[in-house]
Amino acid sequence: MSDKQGKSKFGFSHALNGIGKIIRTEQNFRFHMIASLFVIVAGIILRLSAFKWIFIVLAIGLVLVAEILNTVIEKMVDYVKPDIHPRAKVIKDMAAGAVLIASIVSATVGLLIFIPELYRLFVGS
Ligand SMILES: Nc1ncnc2c1ncn2[C@@H]1O[C@H](COP(=O)(O)OP(=O)(O)OP(=O)(O)O)[C@@H](O)[C@H]1O
Repeated sequence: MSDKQGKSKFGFSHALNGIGKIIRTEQNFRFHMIASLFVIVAGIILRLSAFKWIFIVLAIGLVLVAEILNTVIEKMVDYVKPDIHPRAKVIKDMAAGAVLIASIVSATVGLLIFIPELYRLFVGS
């Protein structure tokens, strides 16, 4: 009972602890965060419309969530099966595949939004 109360009361801080731990320990996640920051700054400079921001925010969220879930799966596999095993490899490869797809989708969204914006800026509409 006290566990449940603790969870509902401090669930948010547990989540922030988890995100903090991932930022400190996962280089890939830090890379995605920095890339996201560049995209946000570029979007502000280019004064993207609210409609385009929706896609940018969703694309950034997709990659960050995929990266977190990939890390969680890696950690779980290492915890349950610390030794080398073909099944561990398949599970980790699948999780990495999810990040790859999320990254490709996100990069495509970014290109579809930023290429016309840059064209408009340098070449004119
Ligand atoms: N226990 C294991 N058994 C077999 N193959 C593994 C095992 N652990 C990792 N691998 C292989 O090595 C690859 C990399 O796994 P690893 O856990 O090092 O993740 P990573 O991609 O380096 O991510 P990170 O840099 O976040 O640790 C996996 O995709 C898998 O092919």
